Amino acid sequence: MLPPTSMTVAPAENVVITGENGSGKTTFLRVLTGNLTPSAGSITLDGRPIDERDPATRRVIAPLIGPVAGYRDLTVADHLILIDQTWGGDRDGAGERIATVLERLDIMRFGNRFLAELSSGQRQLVELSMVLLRPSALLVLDEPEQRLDEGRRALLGEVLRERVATGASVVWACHDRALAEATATRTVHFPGAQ
Ligand SMILES: Nc1ncnc2c1ncn2[C@@H]1O[C@H](COP(=O)(O)OP(=O)(O)OP(=O)(O)O)[C@@H](O)[C@H]1O
Repeated sequence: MLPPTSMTVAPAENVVITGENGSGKTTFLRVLTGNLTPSAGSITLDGRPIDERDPATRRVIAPLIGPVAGYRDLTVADHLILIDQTWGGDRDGAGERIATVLERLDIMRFGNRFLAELSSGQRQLVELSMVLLRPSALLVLDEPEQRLDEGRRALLGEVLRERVATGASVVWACHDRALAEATATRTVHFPGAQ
């Protein structure tokens, strides 16, 4: 399901994976986050094996791959508080951290909505806010531009560039060539459907 792949990601890299449908991008990202064990080869994080069940892996890598499960009767802000506190945020600062990420994605007005009350693009932005809020050194995103309009895609590019400017890295699959070219520090192309 994966073409032969060898890659090292350094701090402050923004690596975009491109390739046609079925070329193995999602599979690669799942291997990268320790969600899927490769049948051959290995993947390490600072020299240690990657395993999503290992808290050391999860402290570093924040994935957004596939749909995020949510609670029917929790608002967007409730979900974000849950994530913030799970990742050890101090209670007093939670409101400000959550407001910062919601404002950056221009979705402050959705804080009091339930997830089911969002359009698909709005939900995508909310799911992005969830992964951005969480502390991480490596963001792994599967086609985060999907369902976003042109303006929001540009905003996504800016947000990812800002994240990389802090020294964090991003590895993401993207079908939007212009966005990839405007955002990536490196592009890796998967050759064809597997
Ligand atoms: N759960 C699965 N079981 C069996 N085969 C799978 C599974 N998920 C993906 N595949 C196969 O693995 C190959 C790579 O799929 P993958 O989802 O990684 O592609 P992709 O590059 O992310 O595609 P897309 O651009 O459509 O999202 C494809 O041939 C696909 O059919």
